[in-house]
Amino acid sequence: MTALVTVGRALAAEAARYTDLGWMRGTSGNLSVTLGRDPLRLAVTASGLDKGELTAHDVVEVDEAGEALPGQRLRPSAEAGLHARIARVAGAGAVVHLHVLAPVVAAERWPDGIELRDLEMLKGFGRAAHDDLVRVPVVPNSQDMGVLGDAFEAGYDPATPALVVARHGVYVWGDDLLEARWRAECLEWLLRFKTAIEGGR
Ligand SMILES: CSCCC(=O)C(=O)COP(=O)(O)O
Ligand SMILES: [Zn+2]
Repeated sequence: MTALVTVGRALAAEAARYTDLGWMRGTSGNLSVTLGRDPLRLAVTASGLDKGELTAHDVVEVDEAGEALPGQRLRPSAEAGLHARIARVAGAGAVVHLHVLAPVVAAERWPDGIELRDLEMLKGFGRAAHDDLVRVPVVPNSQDMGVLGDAFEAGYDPATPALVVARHGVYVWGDDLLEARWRAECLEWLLRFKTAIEGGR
């Protein structure tokens, strides 16, 4: 079994888990793992497939622009370019993109960024519970991964491992798929709490 297929198996297992949570409905969402940094190479889920039914082979190796390396039968995620940008800028080992509702709802209420403070769950998001203020950036949606990547980089804070794309979904990253998942789960809780307590004001 090739290294890419081994990573593909891990991506498929994660995607099935997120699907069970209702965070990868239909063909939504995509996942990546960084394979190498010089040059940058990522394994990313293939585009347009039911993410709850991926196999170990539904994975594509892409370059620093999110373009597929030659000789592969599947198309990479349409959002592979943003995964690659996040992997490069943030040094992420894994990036998960989820169509989970809480971040999208929060972005409607706080389109300039979502502020969180004084919550124990911040520790699970890679921050300290006593951090003065955690601001999760929000950027407008675009079909152009270059535009999204520029918006991400313009508001990038190395301490905050997430980006909300308005009316679309959320990107969360970490050293590996497990850390990215823990952060995504805790961020979803934080944003549900925030919207429930402050969303109507
Ligand atoms: C209903 S999914 C629309 C496209 C999208 O936002 C997404 O996350 C999935 O795209 P992919 O190319 O990775 O299948
Ligand atoms: Zn998406």
